[in-house]
Amino acid sequence: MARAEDPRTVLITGCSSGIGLHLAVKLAQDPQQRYHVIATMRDLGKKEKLEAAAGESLGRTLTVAQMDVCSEDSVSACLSSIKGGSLDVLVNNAGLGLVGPLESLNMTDIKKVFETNFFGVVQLIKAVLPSMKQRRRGHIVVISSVMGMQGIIFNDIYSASKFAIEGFCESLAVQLLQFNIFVSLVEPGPVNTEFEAKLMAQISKDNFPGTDPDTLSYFLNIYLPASKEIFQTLGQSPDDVVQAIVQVIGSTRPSLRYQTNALYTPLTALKYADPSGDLSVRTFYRLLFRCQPFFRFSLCCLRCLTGNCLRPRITPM
Ligand SMILES: NC(=O)C1=CN([C@@H]2O[C@H](COP(=O)(O)OP(=O)(O)OC[C@H]3O[C@@H](n4cnc5c(N)ncnc54)[C@H](OP(=O)(O)O)[C@@H]3O)[C@@H](O)[C@H]2O)C=CC1
Ligand SMILES: CC1=C(/C=C/C(C)=C/C=C/C(C)=C/C=O)C(C)(C)CCC1
Repeated sequence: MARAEDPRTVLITGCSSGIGLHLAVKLAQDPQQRYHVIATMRDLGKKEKLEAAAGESLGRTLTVAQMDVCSEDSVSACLSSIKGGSLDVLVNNAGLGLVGPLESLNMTDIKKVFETNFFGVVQLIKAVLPSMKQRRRGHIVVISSVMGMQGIIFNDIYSASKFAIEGFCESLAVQLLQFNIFVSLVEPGPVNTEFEAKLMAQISKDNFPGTDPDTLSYFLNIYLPASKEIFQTLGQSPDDVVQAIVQVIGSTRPSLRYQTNALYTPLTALKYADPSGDLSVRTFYRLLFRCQPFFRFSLCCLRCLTGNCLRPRITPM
């Protein structure tokens, strides 16, 4: 039987870089030592960065373990190696993006996004539920995205994978409350991690088969520069997001949804203002296809307002 003062065991997926890595270190270095962190990654060959950042917490409040969320064997081997077999908090962070005109994407890459961002999360939650239910305690945190609430042009598949996990969690949350298990979705906007560089690497290899010239030109000449600009001006650092997640984990009555970037709230608010969907679809259409000079001007203003004209961009860790 766990005592209230015992450190809570937190398992985090995808800790080789970005949000997962920063979160694992932050929790493991908690001044009140409230957490024991099991920081997992699919390729232990990448563990040096995490171990270096963990410093003295390594082996004390932080343990590194292998877990590929897409492999049932890997998930069950990792979970059965946990001392006492029980988790207090599960953070589903591992994920990947996919961007580009739909016609140019191949089904293997499309399925990989769902395998990771949706089925990977479902598999892990399914595996930890019996023990959490038996102990009548637990907190399941999922790193979703603003794109789990609002679709964004050329992110059709990624956004769909996050919508899927949002629907799954929203349904599950109700049933789990009677077991004192909370479900929380964290919804960041752009974050300066390796996520964007991985997307750019994927695009640079692509020759966009089957895409019409208008769409391709729009994607390459308007969307990509705008997206880059948005990451630079509105992008949060992983530490900003981690600060929000630490509060979510520390909460005694966690909510279902948390947006980490207030600048993105208007984006998701459009759909609530008009349930028909016309307001959001038409506003985006006008902004992106009918008012391009205004759109470019807004990005430019944003850059200056946020002081990014001079500031170098954050280097992902
Ligand atoms: N960065 C952003 O702008 C935003 C990110 N998010 C979400 O945040 C989460 C973390 O992303 P972020 O830190 O930014 O990006 P990173 O690319 O830095 O980190 C992603 C992590 O997921 C891991 N991963 C991918 N596939 C698997 C798998 N099958 N099993 C285990 N681990 C896997 C990666 O491991 P490996 O190194 O082996 O590839 C890596 O550790 C994702 O769910 C993402 O969708 C949400 C909103 C915005
Ligand atoms: C705000 C906005 C845009 C871009 C948003 C981007 C690029 C968001 C990225 C979010 C990420 C990376 C979430 C990860 O989960 C557009 C469509 C260019 C124009 C309309 C307003």
